Amino acid sequence: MGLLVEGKWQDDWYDTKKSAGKFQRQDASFRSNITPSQQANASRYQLYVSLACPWAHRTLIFRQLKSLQSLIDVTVVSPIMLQHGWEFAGDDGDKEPLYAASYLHQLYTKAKPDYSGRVTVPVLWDKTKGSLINNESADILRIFNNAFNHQTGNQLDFYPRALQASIDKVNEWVYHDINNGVYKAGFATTQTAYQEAFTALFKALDKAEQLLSEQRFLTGDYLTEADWRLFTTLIRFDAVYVGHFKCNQRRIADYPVLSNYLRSLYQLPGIADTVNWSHIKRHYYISHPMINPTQIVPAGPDLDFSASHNRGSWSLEQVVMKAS
Ligand SMILES: N[C@@H](CCC(=O)N[C@@H](CS)C(=O)NCC(=O)O)C(=O)O
Repeated sequence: MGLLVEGKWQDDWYDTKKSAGKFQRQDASFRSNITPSQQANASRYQLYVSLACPWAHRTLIFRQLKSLQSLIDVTVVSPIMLQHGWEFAGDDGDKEPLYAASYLHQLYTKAKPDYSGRVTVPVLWDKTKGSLINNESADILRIFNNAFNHQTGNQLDFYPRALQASIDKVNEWVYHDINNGVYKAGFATTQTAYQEAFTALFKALDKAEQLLSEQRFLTGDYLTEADWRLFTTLIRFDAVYVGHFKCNQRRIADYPVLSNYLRSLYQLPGIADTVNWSHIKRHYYISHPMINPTQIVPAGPDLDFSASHNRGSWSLEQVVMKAS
């Protein structure tokens, strides 16, 4: 794991010394937008993901939900991320198709030769300009949600105007306490920092359990981006975060409502195909030797997300608002 400093790669683990052992996530740096009014051609973009990464996973799910599979090509990095950061080819990662790059950091310096910062997935790349459009999954979801509707005819709206205020509100606590919360617990280097993240995480999971016992989705009757943002953390939780990140007060399997909800989302068409257990487990257990020095990947637990659930039967068209 490392980062770029003025365009030069340095192999450095996260520095938690200045923050009392707390893991502090850096903001993404490439934040350009693509809007419906640009009538952009989706085929011009390439999406780089790790199948292990919950943030990248959101974008793959939106590519699926928004019928962009045949328009936006995906390149999958190798699951194992060590001294060179994310790599292409090897350990069943794809070859980098545009520039035959070996490492993701080479794309960052191609886009910005003096870039300083972390080299993260997902990356949305403009093949025509040879530039990095956006490396913030939250933005890429919004781009996929509406920028290419004219090409796909897919009008499903996961961030509808009427629900934006409640989606933003849910995203706020889900992001800080759950999505990033598991990382704050797992990457903490003091007991106090770990305990703080752990307490907030399970309080937020209890809140989600309660909320979803009263309504079908996080913001009510409609399925929105807020649900998908929670999904990618929940799906990894029992296999990885409970053990590797020490988030072990309860498993998702111990939350009846959250487990049924998770299965109901997993079973929607195309979603199971976006979940790759081999990449997920190998990435975390092998890529963080300071947490798991033996790099042994646990064989369990047995999980079956295709088992039946009690959240009712509905199709996407019935529970997702349409863009007007
Ligand atoms: N804010 C970013 C975070 C992405 C992120 O942190 N991705 C992780 C993988 S799960 C990564 O690439 N980490 C490499 C690093 O921090 O050096 C987003 O949501 O897109």
